[in-house]
Amino acid sequence: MLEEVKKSLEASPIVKKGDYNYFVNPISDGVPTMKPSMLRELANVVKEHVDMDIDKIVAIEAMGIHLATALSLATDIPFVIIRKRQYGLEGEKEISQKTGYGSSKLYINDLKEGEKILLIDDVVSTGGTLISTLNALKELNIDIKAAVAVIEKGEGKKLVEKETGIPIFSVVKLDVIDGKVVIEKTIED
Ligand SMILES: O=P(O)(O)OC[C@H]1O[C@H](OP(=O)(O)OP(=O)(O)O)[C@H](O)[C@@H]1O
Ligand code: HPA
Repeated sequence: MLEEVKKSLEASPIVKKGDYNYFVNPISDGVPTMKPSMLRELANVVKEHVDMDIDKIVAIEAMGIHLATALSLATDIPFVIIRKRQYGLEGEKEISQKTGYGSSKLYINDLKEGEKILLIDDVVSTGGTLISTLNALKELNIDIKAAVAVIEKGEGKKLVEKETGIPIFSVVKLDVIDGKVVIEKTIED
């Protein structure tokens, strides 16, 4: 299990975004091409390890979307996307998101107070995205049953947990060392 995921991550090209070492992988970028077997395996790992007694899966645009779709098809649980586009719908909540290489706005729609959710994204790195998103969901009184970042890069996950009080489930922990992805551990180790 997870052999395909590990191999794919270790083969990731690294590109510079300013000083930031950005790995490029099908899970986090859809580039190079994603194999259905790998996507299915990730959905199954999440389904097996995380409490799926939830009303909705919530994805963060863009690279949470394919993961939420796969998980939705594997569980029959509906999903909604926190978009980078503003709709101006009633109840829409704006979030400011900051990563290690950029910033943008995100918009929460169609989540109700007390709704039980699982939040999913591809990567937690500095933790900026998850901290602002989870805190905004808490302000809306959403019942966050689980938060998933499939890939944990560096030490940002601990910061998210400290700042939000919400445990983050990740499948693979990695870092970029000397221009290469090094896998530190997986959920199976
Ligand atoms: O922990 P952080 O440092 O915040 O990094 C993680 C975030 O960075 C990426 O998003 P990005 O804004 O690049 O958008 P994308 O999903 O559209 O590629 C990734 O999809 C996470 O949302
Ligand atoms: O290095 C990265 N690669 C892909 N997605 C990311 N999101 C945050 N950091 C990264």
